[in-house]
Amino acid sequence: MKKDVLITEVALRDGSHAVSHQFTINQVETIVEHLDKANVPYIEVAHGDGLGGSSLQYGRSKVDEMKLIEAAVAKSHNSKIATLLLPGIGTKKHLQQARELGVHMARVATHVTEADVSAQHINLAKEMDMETVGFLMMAHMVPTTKLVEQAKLMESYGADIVYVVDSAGALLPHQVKERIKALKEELGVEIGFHGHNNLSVAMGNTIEAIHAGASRIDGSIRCLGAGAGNTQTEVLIGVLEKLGISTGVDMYKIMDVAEYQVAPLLPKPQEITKDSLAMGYAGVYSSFLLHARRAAEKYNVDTRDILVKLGELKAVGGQEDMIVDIAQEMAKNENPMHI
Ligand SMILES: C[C@H](O)CC(=O)C(=O)O
Ligand SMILES: [Mn+2]
Repeated sequence: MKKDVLITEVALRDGSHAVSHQFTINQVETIVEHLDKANVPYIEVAHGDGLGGSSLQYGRSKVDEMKLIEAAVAKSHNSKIATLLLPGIGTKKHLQQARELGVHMARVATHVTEADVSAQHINLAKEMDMETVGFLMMAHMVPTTKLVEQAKLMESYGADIVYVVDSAGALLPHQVKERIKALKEELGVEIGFHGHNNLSVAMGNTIEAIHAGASRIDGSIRCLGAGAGNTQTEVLIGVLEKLGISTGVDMYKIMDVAEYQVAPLLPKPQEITKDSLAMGYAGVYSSFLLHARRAAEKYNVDTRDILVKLGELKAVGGQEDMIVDIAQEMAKNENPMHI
């Protein structure tokens, strides 16, 4: 069947943030089994911060991600398993291990101005004959010319696909359109889009991205992703069908996975709360949400104040320790006796 757009389901990686990295083997097996039956082309599995992310800094995984990957590979027959790696967090060894377990696609993620650090991992993934994605995070933070420059670097290292990643859910539809259009004009590889729904425009952004030429799209089923989650996969499948854009995904089956396998495991329904809205508004990395909430609770300050400050300071992934520093500082200023 001809597919106009290839979907990557990211709940078992991006959604790891939303469940504090507590996925179990059983959950992964069940979800992959059903996504596979629904014909989802790619399913991403890893710690929320990618391979090697399980740590004090990012949050410890309940189950070693390699075990989760192994379980996912065993249950997938139609779907291909993808994984994510941030150079500096994940190592070449992690990538080799994932490949040996049967991972088909490597997504190498960097901050939008740091594409140069992806060269070695993209090279390695290509050497291991993996389908390889360059994943440019926090794409709202730079003008389109800079994004194009960085995407070209990833293309030059051998990436088969380059993604515009709206990590903060801060981009608006016209901004997505401009970015994807420019990449499509300037690059020779496929272009992808990964959205977050913090401002309730992930679906609109995704449709703009597709109309501007993106052929690879990420979604998270039942919005199981960081912040307010990603473009909701099962809804996206319905919307694309109505637009006459084929994905090959079975709509009833994907709706059922959302309802019967994913919804029951959510700690609470994924929705746009005042905190996730503040993230989209202030342009803050969605993965920071639970870290900021914990710090706010500990130091008795408003999560939104922490998030807005992080936005002002232009904090990026890897600077999770700043969250506690900011909360501490705010608590001290509000109550000088607080230590
Ligand atoms: C490590 C991040 O969670 C990657 C991602 O999904 C994003 O930047 O968005
Ligand atoms: Mn994400």
